[in-house]
Amino acid sequence: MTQNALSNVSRETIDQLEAFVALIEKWNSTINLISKASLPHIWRRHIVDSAQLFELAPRTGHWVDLGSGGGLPAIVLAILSKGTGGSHQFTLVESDHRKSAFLRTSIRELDLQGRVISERIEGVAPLGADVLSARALADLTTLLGFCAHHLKPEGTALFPKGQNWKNEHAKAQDNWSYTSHAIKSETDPAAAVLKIQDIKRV
Ligand SMILES: C[S@@+](CC[C@H](N)C(=O)[O-])C[C@H]1O[C@@H](n2cnc3c(N)ncnc32)[C@H](O)[C@@H]1O
Repeated sequence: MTQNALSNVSRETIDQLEAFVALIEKWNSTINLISKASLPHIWRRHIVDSAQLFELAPRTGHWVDLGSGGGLPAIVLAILSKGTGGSHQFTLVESDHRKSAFLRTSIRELDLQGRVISERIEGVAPLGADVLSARALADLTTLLGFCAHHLKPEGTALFPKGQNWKNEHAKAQDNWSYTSHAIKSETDPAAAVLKIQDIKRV
């Protein structure tokens, strides 16, 4: 990759991302944050893949990331927001308590803005998100149900999706109407980031 989502970020932001990668590598020996097979490719497969969401979102507002796992994309986005003077408030929802401990440690050690809710998404009171993201969590139909509960009516959802995204999009039409843009992924030519707004149940 010559140009990518990290091409124009500052040295300080790269330092923070490197510190986050070091935390993932350290914790991954005891908790499965990312697959061992993907560790050697962590920058492209996980960090750039997460970072590409940042430019697609407004510069301010409440950003909710569901099923945050090892902090992808949420911790990467909080680092970029801090580095670019963005003013987001991040909420990370992750039901696994060990992963939540990792997320809280990352927020503290990297001096980021963000809170972690260690509960199942379905049991959390509506969060009123301006931006909602979720990576590798569920199919699009399920994610749109989460949006109905946690995203403001005028909010924006950002979902990185694999090569099956067109099928998920077609199936979701059975239950939902929405406007969507598919932005080609920087890290996988068959994948896309779906930017979704105006979500209504049909
Ligand atoms: C496949 S992992 C993806 C993690 C991360 N977003 C990534 O891209 O690497 C899905 C994560 O969502 C969490 N999760 C799954 N269902 C959930 C639910 N209903 N409520 C909260 N967290 C959930 C799991 O514990 C897991 O950490």
